[in-house]
Amino acid sequence: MIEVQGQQVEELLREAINQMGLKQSAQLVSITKRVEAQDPVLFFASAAKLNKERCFWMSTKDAFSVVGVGNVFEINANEDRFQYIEETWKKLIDDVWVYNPFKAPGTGLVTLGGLDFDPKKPRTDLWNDFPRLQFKIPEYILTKNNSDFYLTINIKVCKDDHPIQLLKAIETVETKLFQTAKEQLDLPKIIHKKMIAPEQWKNTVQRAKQEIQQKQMDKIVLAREMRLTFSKQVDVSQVLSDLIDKQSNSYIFAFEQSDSCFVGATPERLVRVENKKLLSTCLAGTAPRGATEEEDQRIAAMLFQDPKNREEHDFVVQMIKQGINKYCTDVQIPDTPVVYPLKNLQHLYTPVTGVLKDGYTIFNVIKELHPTPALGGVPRDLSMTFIRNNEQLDRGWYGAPVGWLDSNNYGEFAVAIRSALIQEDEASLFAGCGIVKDSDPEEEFAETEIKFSPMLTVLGGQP
Ligand SMILES: C=C(O[C@H]1C=CC=C(C(=O)O)[C@@H]1O)C(=O)O
Repeated sequence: MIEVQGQQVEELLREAINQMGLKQSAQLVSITKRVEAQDPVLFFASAAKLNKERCFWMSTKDAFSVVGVGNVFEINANEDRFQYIEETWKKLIDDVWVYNPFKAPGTGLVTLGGLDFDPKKPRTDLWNDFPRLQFKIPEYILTKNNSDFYLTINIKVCKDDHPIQLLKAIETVETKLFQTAKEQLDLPKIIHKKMIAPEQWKNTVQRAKQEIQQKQMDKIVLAREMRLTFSKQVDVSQVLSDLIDKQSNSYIFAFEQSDSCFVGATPERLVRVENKKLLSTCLAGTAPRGATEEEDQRIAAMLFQDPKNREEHDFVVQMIKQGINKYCTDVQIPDTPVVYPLKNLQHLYTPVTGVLKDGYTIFNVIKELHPTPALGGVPRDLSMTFIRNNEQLDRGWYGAPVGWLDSNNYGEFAVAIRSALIQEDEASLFAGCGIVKDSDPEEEFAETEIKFSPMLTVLGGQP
């Protein structure tokens, strides 16, 4: 095991500074060391005291998490967003001075971020704190990979910096980040709830059905927002902790920007890359969970056989298959889905695997797949136009890819559903569902109600 002690960090900093030579601009230095086991949520909670923006990612199935604190570099883009992030990231990897003998997923140079669902939709004030695309390289990153824990320190150094002083500043922050106890806070109470009138939303569903018939479309996904006001400020780390307890089979994420934090527990992986190995997921088609095991199994069997849900699911499978085939070899997709149980609902689920062809990256795949028909529709352009013009909602980052990637060719992105934008003592929750020609507006409304519940319950509401 390679241990990096304070003295060695100092030496590494000295080496990085020496290697700068006469370089006038600052040099980004990234140093990774193994650390003692630390609860990722506790690390996130401790970082609140530092007045630095935080981000959080956990894959509950994989015992994997990445928590970022502070922001040493950020990539923001509006136009040509995928090309821009890809080029900037590549350049950054070439420029950074890295010490990371572990090369474990999510260590070393790591960036975390997300983007708008629809860059063409005019923004409202709701998402003011969030750029249309933003990826950050945090100053401090805690990575948990099974039972291994790492801390990566990313710091900009100048040729006149002194390693001892830099080390002192780092150690002061580290002491604050590695705390042992978090105070338990009471949940705030919901004092006000606002949302689009149910009839108005159901009318939009009806219009979507007409559009599907008139334009010979297959599917349009429509969402709605629930705005909550609380008796006091919401503690995001408490929300994360509750989501981890309650939502298995999910990606728990949080992206903090100024006074806003976009948080969620999504079951929907968009793409994971481990070197050349690629995994994606088709997730669409929904039913509630049963109260007893018997009822649960009956509902699961109905979901599996239901033609409407199977069709909704198959649109996603066909599109992902087509998209992945462009960038991968050895693509494998089972012929039939399985039922994927979550706490409040169950979905139809089909896994996809492949091997990334040379010359392509995770960004090519994200650009190709987003939005899948699980969030947009079929055909993509027509459904996006309908959503843009008819959905009375600013989706912002909801329904779009959020995730992380590192310079060792690991990365994972999920679709940001089952999510909420928390803004001090207020929050907007989002939930949507796929509308097809046989959809019943009443049932679709009920489905969105259930899809609110993962976030609503951890925010003190009743499902
Ligand atoms: C749009 C959402 O879910 C999507 C993902 C899985 C199943 C879905 C469905 O059955 O409609 C949706 O396409 C949401 O939760 O807000």
